[in-house]
Amino acid sequence: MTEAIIIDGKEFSSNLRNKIAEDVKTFKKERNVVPGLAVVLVGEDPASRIYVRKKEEMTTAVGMNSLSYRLDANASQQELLDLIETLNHDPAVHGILVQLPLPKHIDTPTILEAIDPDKDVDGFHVVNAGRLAIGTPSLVPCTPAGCMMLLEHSLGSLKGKNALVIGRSTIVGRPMAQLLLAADCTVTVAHRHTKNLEELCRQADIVVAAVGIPHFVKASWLKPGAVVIDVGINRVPAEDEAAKAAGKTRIVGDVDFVEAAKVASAITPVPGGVGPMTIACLLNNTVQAARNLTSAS
Ligand SMILES: Nc1nc2c(c(=O)[nH]1)N[C@@H](CN(C=O)c1ccc(C(=O)N[C@@H](CCC(=O)O)C(=O)O)cc1)CN2
Ligand SMILES: [Mg+2]
Repeated sequence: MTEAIIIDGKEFSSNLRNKIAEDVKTFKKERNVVPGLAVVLVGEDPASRIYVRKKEEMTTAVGMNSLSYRLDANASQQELLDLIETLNHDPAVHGILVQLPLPKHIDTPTILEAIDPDKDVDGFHVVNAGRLAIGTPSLVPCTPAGCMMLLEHSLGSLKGKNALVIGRSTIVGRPMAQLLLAADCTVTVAHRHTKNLEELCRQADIVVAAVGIPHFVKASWLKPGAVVIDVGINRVPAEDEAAKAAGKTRIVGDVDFVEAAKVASAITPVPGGVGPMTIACLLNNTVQAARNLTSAS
């Protein structure tokens, strides 16, 4: 039995960031403008703090300006809306990112809709979701955009492939399905009420798992030779007994990776697969937004 190719998202994203750094240099030379990304964090969620710090470091590393905004966990929705309004009108800001999840007292859709769609580098605004749905994408959500790059790298053309997306979130599942459709796949979206999931999985040439349940997708569900993209980032107790007793955790995906790698032709690991692509695609979107915003002037 041949083992699957492990799709190295760390290496791919590092190469992409090098290319973005070149794009930023060219952009600066041509337009005399430095792209700026504003990153907003509300509260102290430990994982969010890490992601936000990485985003800021990588923004600077590719030669763009990073603008950091931290609001207290008790900040009001209006304070956040006021900040977004200021950033929407700031010509030095080409991309605005509000880290999710937000504290419960803040209505996430209201916040996302307040961001200028042309600066919405997360691609979550309804205008950008609509553009993607009608096949004229502008700023595309970062995680699905990264998944597409990894898939195209593995398979070349995706035309005519049967693709199964497990999960229908607005951040991953839905935009992922739209991107696969745009790439001429036959797309099925499964969710918690789907009855014949295993059967659907066995027909899929491409499986994208974004359910948030550790090791949910089993090797026995996969069609031999399928390409498996694991979007899950699930924190579970460490394997080592001493580490577990000390309360240590590790990250696993939504796919039973070890067994699935014996059936798939290519598979993303967790960590080191899709995750690193998210931030690289955010930087890519920021350069894109800066290009769009400065092209008319
Ligand atoms: N406004 C947004 N909020 C959130 C997004 C998003 O795209 N926009 N996505 C996630 C979190 N996220 C970025 O924000 C993100 C998640 C994971 C990774 C990553 O590199 N993961 C590593 C493992 C990291 C670890 O050890 O914890 C990997 O998979 O290798 C990057 C970014 C929710 N919020
Ligand atoms: Mg909320």
